[in-house]
Amino acid sequence: MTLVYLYNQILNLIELKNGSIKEVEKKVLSDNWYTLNKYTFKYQRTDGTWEKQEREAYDRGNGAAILLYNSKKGTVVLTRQFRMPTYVNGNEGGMMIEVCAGLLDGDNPADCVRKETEEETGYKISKVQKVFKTYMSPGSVTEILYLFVGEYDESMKVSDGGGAENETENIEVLELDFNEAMKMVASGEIKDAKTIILLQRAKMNALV
Ligand SMILES: Nc1nc2c(ncn2[C@@H]2O[C@H](COP(=O)(O)OP(=O)(O)O[C@H]3O[C@H](CO)[C@@H](O)[C@H](O)[C@@H]3O)[C@@H](O)[C@H]2O)c(=O)[nH]1
Ligand SMILES: [Mg+2]
Repeated sequence: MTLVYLYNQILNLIELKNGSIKEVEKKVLSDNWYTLNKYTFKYQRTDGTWEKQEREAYDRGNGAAILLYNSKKGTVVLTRQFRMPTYVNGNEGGMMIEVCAGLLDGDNPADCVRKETEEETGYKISKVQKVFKTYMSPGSVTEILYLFVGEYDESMKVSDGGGAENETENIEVLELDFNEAMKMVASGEIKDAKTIILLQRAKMNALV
C-alpha cells in the first residue's frame, strides 16, 4: 500500500462524501497561472459495478461578482474588457460586458466583491447583498462564483476604476440605463452568464 494510495483514501473519507466514488487520484497537467488537474477515479454504476473514469478540472480558485444598481436613477454599472478565451471562440473583437467580478485571492466573498468594486469601477461600497452561489461550468471548471447585488451612488465614487495597476486589466466602466442593459441581453450584446443572471434577478425583484 503506497503513501499516495493512503493519502487518496483519507482524502476520500474526509473531503469527498459520495459513496459511489472511490480511489480518487489527482495528477497536475499544467500549473502555470492557474492549475489544470486530471482526476482518475472509480465510479459505481447503478448495477453495482465499478468503472474507471477520468476527468480534467481547471482550478482557478473561487470568485465573486456584483451587480451595482441605482434604483433612483434606474441605472446599473457594468464593465467592458477584452476576454481572450471568448475572442478565440466566436466573440468578434473579444470584448465582454460583465458585472464587476474577481477572484477571491484568500478574501471572503463579500470583502472580495467590495475590493473588486473599488478597483474595477471606482465605487467604494459597503453594503452588499448575497444572492446566489453558483458553479458556472461544472463539467470543467471547479470555481464557485458568489453572486451579489449592491446599491451605488455618486457619493461613493472615489476613483476612475479600471482595474488593479499590476494586473493589466484595462477595464472600461459603463453606467447604463437598466432597460437598455436588458435590451442588450435580448440582442446578445451582453452574453456573460453571471451578468445575465444578475440582471434578470434585478428585474424579477424590481430592484431598479
Ligand atoms: N499573466 C496572466 N494574467 C492572467 C491570466 N489569467 C488572468 N490573468 C490576470 O488576472 C486578472 C484576474 O482578475 P480578477 O478581476 O481577479 O478576475 P476575473 O478574471 O475578472 O474573474 C472574474 O471573471 C471570470 C470570468 O467570467 C470568472 O470566472 C471569475 O469568477 C470572476 O467572476 C485578470 O484580469 C488578468 O489581468 C493568465 O493566464 N496570465
Ligand atoms: Mg475582474
